[in-house]
Amino acid sequence: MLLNVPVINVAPFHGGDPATKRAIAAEVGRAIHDIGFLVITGHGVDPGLIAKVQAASNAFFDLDAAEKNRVLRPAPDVTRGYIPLEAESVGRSQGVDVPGDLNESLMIGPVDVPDTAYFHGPAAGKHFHPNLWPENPPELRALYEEYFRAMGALAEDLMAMFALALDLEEDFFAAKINHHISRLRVRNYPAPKVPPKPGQLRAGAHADYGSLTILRAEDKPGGLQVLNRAQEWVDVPIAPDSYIVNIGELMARWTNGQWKATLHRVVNPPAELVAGSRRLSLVFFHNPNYDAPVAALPGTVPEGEAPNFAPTTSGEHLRAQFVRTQV
Ligand SMILES: O=C(O)CCC(=O)C(=O)O
Ligand SMILES: [Fe+2]
Repeated sequence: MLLNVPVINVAPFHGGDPATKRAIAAEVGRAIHDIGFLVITGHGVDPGLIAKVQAASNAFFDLDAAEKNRVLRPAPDVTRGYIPLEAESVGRSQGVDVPGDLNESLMIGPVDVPDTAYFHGPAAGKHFHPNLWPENPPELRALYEEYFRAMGALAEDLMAMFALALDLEEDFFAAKINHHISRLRVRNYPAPKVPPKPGQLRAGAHADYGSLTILRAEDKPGGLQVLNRAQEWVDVPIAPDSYIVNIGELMARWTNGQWKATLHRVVNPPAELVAGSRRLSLVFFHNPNYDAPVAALPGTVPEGEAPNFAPTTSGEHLRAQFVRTQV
């Protein structure tokens, strides 16, 4: 049983022969099964693009509050726009009353959305709500759009690895994620100016909601921790040019609970390291097509037993989660 988050080079999966692909998928599956998290290298995302997205994001968060508030999130169930410091508390999803998280964020949803009924009719709900773009910095929009596409492509690879790890056909998920309702949320954790309130964290303990999360984090004091199966909080390693990958509650439900969505949190920097502790995270939450059925996958329900969860859809599952974390 893995008690720490492993680092896995997934480069050989690309164009690999079936045995190579299965071997990598098995390693990925083991990490997800044991601890719900892994760190991947060899992901194929252009490091130059990542650096530009980070720079544009820092420029946005450096703007005055008044300017950032021009793209304020319009409503709790519209996952677009700017969310100020302490305006949300992800720890509340666990039913505990904790103060607002010490991060501010900017969030977008799908890009390149066709002008058809599937995307804009009543069944689509708010999953394809238009994005809210800040005027500054001017390059942010094109960079975020390109990055969103890159994350969608990487998520396809990861879902193919998941499929093989679950003994399904490699393309099992392909037609269920080709209109994914994912979100890119860029979080800025400022260097704290005052001590945190009792129980207040950079991000409270929570599990993610969706199929998988792809996180580009920075190696700064006050980072990400994961609760392992021994109930210990362990730091997630940051390898050069890597992504942190984890699953959310939708994938746990899809696997009938065989895979678990692990609790994680972002802790405060120690007082003596506050000066260099500003931290930026690019967080991509992947969710399948809103109409993708989410019922126990083949092979996940033991003979003679009933599934652990009622069937749902990706869209309904996500909608039900959004309003739980508002302060
Ligand atoms: O910033 C991080 O390291 C993690 C953020 C996170 O867990 C989330 O946005 O769900
Ligand atoms: Fe998270």
